[in-house]
Amino acid sequence: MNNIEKLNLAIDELSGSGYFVWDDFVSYEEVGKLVSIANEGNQSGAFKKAGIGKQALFQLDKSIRGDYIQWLDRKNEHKIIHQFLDKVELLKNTLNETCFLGLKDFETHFAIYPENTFYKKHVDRFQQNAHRVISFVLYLNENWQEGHGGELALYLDDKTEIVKPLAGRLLLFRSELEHEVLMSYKRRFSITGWMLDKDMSLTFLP
Ligand SMILES: O=C(O)CCC(=O)C(=O)O
Ligand SMILES: [Fe+2]
Repeated sequence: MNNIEKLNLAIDELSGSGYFVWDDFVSYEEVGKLVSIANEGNQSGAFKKAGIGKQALFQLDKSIRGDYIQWLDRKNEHKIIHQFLDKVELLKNTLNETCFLGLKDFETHFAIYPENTFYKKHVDRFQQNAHRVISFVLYLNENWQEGHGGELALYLDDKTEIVKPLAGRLLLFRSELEHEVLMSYKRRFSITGWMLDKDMSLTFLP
C-alpha cells in the first residue's frame, strides 16, 4: 500500500471505527535516532514527571500515570524532530482537507514510562482540555516483545482493541475515546501528541 492509499484508509478508519494503526510511519533507523535523543534528554534533565489536568487543575499522581515527558516543538535542535513535526503537520492538513475536522495546530511530547508504570483509563479530550480532536502516538520500542507490557488498550463501543507499542508504529485515535496504557514491565518510549481545533497559544480559552 502506498502512502496515499494509507492516508485514505486512515481517514476512513478514523471516521468509522475511530482509530487507525499505521505501521512503519517512521523507519527503524529513525526510531533509533529518536530513542537516542530521548535518552540524552532524559539524562540531561529535560524530562519532567507528567501530570494530569491543565494550569490551576494540574496535579501529579503516580497512581494515575507514571511517565516522564519532554515537549517537542520547532525550537528543538534536532533535524529529525523537525522532520517528524513536518510529517505530522502534513497528516493534519490532509485530515483537514478530507474530514473537515477543523484542525488548527498540534502539540506533542516524548514520553518515557519507566519499568512498572502505566497510565490508567482516561480520555484525552475533556472539559479542561476541550481542543484535542485526534490523539496520536508514535511507538519507539525497538525490541518490544510479548510480556514486556505497555500495550495501549482502546475501549471501543463493541470491543477493546489492544495495540502493541511496536517501533515505528503510529496509532491515531479520536481523543474522546477511552484508553489506557497497560503496565509496562520494561522502559517504554513514545512520542504522544494531539491535533487541536484551536491554535495552541489560544487553548487556554474556552
Ligand atoms: O502512550 C500511549 O500509548 C498513550 C499515551 C496516552 O494516552 C496519553 O499520554 O494521553
Ligand atoms: Fe491519553
